[in-house]
Amino acid sequence: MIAHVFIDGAAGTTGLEIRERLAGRAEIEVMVLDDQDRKDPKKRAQALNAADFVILCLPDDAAREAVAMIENERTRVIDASTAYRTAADWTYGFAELEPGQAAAIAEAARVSNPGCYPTGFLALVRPLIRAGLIPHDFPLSVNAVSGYSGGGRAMIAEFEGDGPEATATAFRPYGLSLAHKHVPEMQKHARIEHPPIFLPSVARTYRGMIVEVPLPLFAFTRKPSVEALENVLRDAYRDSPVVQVLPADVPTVSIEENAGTDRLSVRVFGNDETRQARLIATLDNLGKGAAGAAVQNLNIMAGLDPTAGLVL
Ligand SMILES: NC(=O)C1=CN([C@@H]2O[C@H](COP(=O)(O)OP(=O)(O)OC[C@H]3O[C@@H](n4cnc5c(N)ncnc54)[C@H](OP(=O)(O)O)[C@@H]3O)[C@@H](O)[C@H]2O)C=CC1
Ligand SMILES: CC(=O)N[C@@H](CCC(=O)OP(=O)(O)O)C(=O)O
Repeated sequence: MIAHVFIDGAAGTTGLEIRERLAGRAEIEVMVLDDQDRKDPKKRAQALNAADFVILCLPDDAAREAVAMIENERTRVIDASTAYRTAADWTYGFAELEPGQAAAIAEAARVSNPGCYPTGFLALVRPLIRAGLIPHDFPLSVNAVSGYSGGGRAMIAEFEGDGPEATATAFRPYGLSLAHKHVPEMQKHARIEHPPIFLPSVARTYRGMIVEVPLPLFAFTRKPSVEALENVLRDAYRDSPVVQVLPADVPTVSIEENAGTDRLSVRVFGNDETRQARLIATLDNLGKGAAGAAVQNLNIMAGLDPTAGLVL
């Protein structure tokens, strides 16, 4: 059976990446609206209700509007925006996050695709919290740097254009009011008591990201070793073709490591004498951070090979 998939927002940064991954797949027929119709509410409503699956690659408000336009029970939704990532009646589309999460995604009618930063953060900490190595009430922090495509078309224009919006910066921290939209999502799905302190930044590179969590293990009740942390993460991702735990035997880690792929790599650096650890994830904000995860979720929901079309 062929799955009919409508991509709403197909001309945007994430939409284009999803189209690339779905191109040439015999089991999927992709529907997109052409340039003159893509913002026409009637045409969108028609397509949204004709599809078996819709993937929303839109700003939050337009995503909410699209969901409200769906009037039938059959159309299933994957939303790439922030709109529903903490909504109780949506399934969180991070297949590797919990045992049973992929099975929940397979059955779900509404799936919210994780944010790019939460993907790195949750991959690093959730198995350790579940295993009790990081206490639920520990005040975590997360440092991260993203390529500028993470800010969509507007930020790409800022870094690549020469108009009044253009910037010449190589690197800049942001989210300085400590109220970034990803924080509630991180807290909810990590299942922790306090919002993490989130320190995002953007660098002059198109795609890719590094997400880090520093851990003062000496301050934890169980004072786990660095090896114990790595073992828990290895066990959590043992069967995953997408998330890999790599040995921490490299002197440095680059933002380009997984750029252009749908992989997510995790490493546990640390010092057992000082009982300090530094968890580092690398991924592509447009790969596992957006389009790769959306395609993985679509595969799972449609009962197809979960990794079909992914760049691994
Ligand atoms: N970029 C990234 O790394 C990631 C992005 N996301 C999320 O994915 C979603 C899309 O982001 P991204 O692709 O970066 O953004 P872009 O700005 O690149 O693309 C958004 C697209 O949606 C279109 N659009 C806006 N309003 C409407 C509307 N009312 N009806 C139909 N189309 C509309 C825009 O058209 P126009 O430009 O003409 O207004 C544009 O083509 C966002 O919610 C973002 O948060 C998630 C993870 C990572
Ligand atoms: C560099 C940059 O600006 N990044 C975006 C996040 C991109 C992303 O993945 O988040 P959403 O899916 O929630 O949009 C930001 O910090 O808002």
